[in-house]
Amino acid sequence: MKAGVIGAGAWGTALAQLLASDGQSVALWALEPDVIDAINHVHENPLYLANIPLSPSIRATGAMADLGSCDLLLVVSPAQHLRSVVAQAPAGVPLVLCSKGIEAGTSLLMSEVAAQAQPTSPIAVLSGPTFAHEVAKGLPTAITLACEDRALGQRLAARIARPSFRPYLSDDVIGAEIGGAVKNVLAIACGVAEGAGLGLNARAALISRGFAEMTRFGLARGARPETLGGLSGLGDLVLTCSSTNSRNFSLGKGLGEGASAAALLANRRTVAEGAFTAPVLRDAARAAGVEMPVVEAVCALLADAAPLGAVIDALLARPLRPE
Ligand SMILES: NC(=O)C1=CN([C@@H]2O[C@H](COP(=O)(O)OP(=O)(O)OC[C@H]3O[C@@H](n4cnc5c(N)ncnc54)[C@H](O)[C@@H]3O)[C@@H](O)[C@H]2O)C=CC1
Ligand SMILES: O=C(CO)COP(=O)(O)O
Repeated sequence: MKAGVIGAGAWGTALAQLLASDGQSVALWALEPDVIDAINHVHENPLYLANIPLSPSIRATGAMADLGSCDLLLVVSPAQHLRSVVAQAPAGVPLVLCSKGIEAGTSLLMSEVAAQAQPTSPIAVLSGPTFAHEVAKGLPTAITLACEDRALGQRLAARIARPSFRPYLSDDVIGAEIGGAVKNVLAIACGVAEGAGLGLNARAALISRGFAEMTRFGLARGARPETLGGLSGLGDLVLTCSSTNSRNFSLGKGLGEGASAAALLANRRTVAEGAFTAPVLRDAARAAGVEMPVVEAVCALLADAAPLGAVIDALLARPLRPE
């Protein structure tokens, strides 16, 4: 059977390459005609995953109908476009959601959006510490595969696992999604600390206090603590908060160096999901009575609503409290 991947950005292309690494056919739906052309004729995706030779068994297409013969579909569009692409996908085929974010306007997680857009399709979530370039090069990677249907989860894990790519099964779909969505916002905060020269102590503080925020929010939404402390939560938080390979960290670094959010976000081709998730997450947390001061600080900077120094001072001046 053939696997399908919806979305040919960096992560969708890397996942197509992973699935094709044993020679199986992969259908890859892409939005841009020049991406389709480059993948099919030059076996490269210079727009989103430059300098990675792609397997000739990946066939790119702009027609969703070409995914009709696939027995699983990996959905890898940006979170804010997931609803529209899933609505166009063939119905009834298991959907493995790989996007990280919360939908603006509805505050829904990706599994909730997909369930509305394709009510007959079984759903799983694939999320963890996975820079696309490293997976595309076959470097060792572990990831959470969350699915409420244990038997389906096991079948999907067997389809997706490769010698250097290890899915760990979970049935906590919400927990896996919350980790991936929240860590992107926290990575912006760590980038700010880097750009503003606040030091490594500040980064470690942001990672651990940010993880406390992720845990408070996750538990309020029904996530399990062990999921938040696993690959899709703490694992991805540590990866994304440590490297300019992260688009979210890089965005934060620019903010920390004094650039305006508007200037940094203008004309971006690649997606920094944390910028879209942050205000939705802040509003959802406020509505649930969950305190997320680091997320609030990131929102203030993204809205260009307060000077950097004032945002940092406000975080440091919060009342002392038990850990
Ligand atoms: N890049 C990475 O290392 C990883 C990314 N992810 C997640 O995967 C998702 C996709 O990210 P990337 O592949 O990195 O994207 P990217 O930033 O490399 O590329 C942007 C993508 O957005 C698509 N796009 C733009 N406008 C669109 C529209 N109107 N409708 C549908 N698609 C549209 C483009 O076709 C392209 O596929 C995100 O949620 C991201 O958080 C998850 C794990 C790793
Ligand atoms: O999610 C990622 C790694 O797990 C990629 O992070 P960025 O989107 O910040 O580049």
